[in-house]
Amino acid sequence: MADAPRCDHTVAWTALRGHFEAHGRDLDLRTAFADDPRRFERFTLQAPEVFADLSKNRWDEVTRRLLTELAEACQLPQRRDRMLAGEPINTTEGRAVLHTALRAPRGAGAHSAEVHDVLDRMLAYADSVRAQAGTTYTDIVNIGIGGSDLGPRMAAIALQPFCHPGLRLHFVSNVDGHDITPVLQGLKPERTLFIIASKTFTTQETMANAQVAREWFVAHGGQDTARHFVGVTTNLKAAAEFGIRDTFGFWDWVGGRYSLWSAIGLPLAIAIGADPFRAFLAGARAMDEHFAGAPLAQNLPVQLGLLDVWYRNFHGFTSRSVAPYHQGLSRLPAYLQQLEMESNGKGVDVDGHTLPYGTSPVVWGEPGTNGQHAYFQMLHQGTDVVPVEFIAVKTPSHGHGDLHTKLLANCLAQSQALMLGKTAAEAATERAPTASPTLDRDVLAKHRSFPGNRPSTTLLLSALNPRSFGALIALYEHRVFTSGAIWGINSFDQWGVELGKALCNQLLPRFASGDAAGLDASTAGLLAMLRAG
Ligand SMILES: O=P(O)(O)OC[C@H]1O[C@](O)(CO)[C@@H](O)[C@@H]1O
Repeated sequence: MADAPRCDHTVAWTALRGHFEAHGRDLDLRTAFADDPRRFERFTLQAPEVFADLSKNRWDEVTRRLLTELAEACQLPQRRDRMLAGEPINTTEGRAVLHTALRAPRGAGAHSAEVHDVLDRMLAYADSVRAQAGTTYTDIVNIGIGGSDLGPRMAAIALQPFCHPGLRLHFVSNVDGHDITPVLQGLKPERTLFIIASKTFTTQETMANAQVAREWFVAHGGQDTARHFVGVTTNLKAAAEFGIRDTFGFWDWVGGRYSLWSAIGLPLAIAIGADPFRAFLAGARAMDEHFAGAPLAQNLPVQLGLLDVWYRNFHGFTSRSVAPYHQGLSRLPAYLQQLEMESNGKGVDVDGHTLPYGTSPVVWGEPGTNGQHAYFQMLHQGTDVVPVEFIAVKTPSHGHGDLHTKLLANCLAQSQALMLGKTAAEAATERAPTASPTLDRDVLAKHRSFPGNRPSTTLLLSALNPRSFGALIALYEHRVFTSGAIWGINSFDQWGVELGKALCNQLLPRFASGDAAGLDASTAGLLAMLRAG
């Protein structure tokens, strides 16, 4: 935005730098809680469907105030309003960014007629497929990649208790034949529906897998291709040329990684049905209204985005770990990797100036408690500080209350342990029966101590259902918008994926010809090895 200052040129940024040096770098969470019995109340926020405990983060009231001033100085509210108004803020692609229009009620906002026309048709189709479960259809195969895969795949796992029990859902994304082969092996053509999902309908991986699926269908006696293949795309012409009769469209103002709410959600709609899909959209809409209307200081996506800036640009933390304590959210970290890193993994601002500060952190994680038995060692005792985001769900959708209590206790224990740590003196008082008898007691205590003061956020949902899940995902979208707006970048293009695609297209014919002319020695050497008989 031409008249918005760059974040590091603002008074608030300078004040944050000073505050970080004076009080931020060394802020100790244990002391902060001891000094302020109301810290929990002060640093918790309730947004639609999502409660957030931000109190175990390495910030204080001054940090929060200065970050909020930074947001004002960087014109976050104006930038947000421009997005919501449909201005073409994705300048490098000349597009508006209007995924929020996909969850607006009928009659509200831009594009309502076309959005609700496709939504109604898609949901009617989804319900008709559900009505034919077990007769015409037993298996639904979504073929897509990136935003045309990660969202519906994640959502189908998250909302599994709401899914039709008579329909099996499969997702094929990788151009690696090891992905599609085992999926096809278990299928009958006359009982299978293939959804070819691609915003562009040109993506190499998806087109190649769609081709394989169609060949398999015909080779195995499939009769009615039109009934067994549907398309979801903005490129209706290409879908028709592929031979698809029924296509659900969407629009160039829906970014791939923001498209779960569009017809890209078709596999989810088939799985959960029309009314739950509408509840999913309504949950996201509630979060949109919160983002659009809540004051910045009480605005959860804004505060999370600002914390990301605080950690990335002042503390210098380069990654964030997401730990959902709900098996249904097992694919959330993978989904967030695209949402956050494809959106904010940029090195220039909207005007093309190289940025002198860091942008997207690395986002990674696994569901708790599995992560605890893998990489949590590093989170507790490693040399890098990694802020952790715990997501807990109060009420499970299974009947094993005892398991759920154990899960929740683990979740709370981990954020507690990260914060509290354990001194070497405390560790020295413990018995360590497995240690070598010759090992010095103080040395052992050092191995068994924890630095603590490691920050975390805990997000709490009452239950994981279509509405709360919609709100949670929309929360992440707006958080990414917030940090991207502060950094002054275009969060809605993805030029960084193009070079590899172009080079792949150049390399492909060389696998047949063996021509290595002009290649670097490493690529030429590897090509020769891969071609050798
Ligand atoms: O839906 P499409 O057009 O097949 O694209 C798939 C994915 O490829 C990308 O363009 C680049 O990886 C993503 O942004 C997108 O979600």
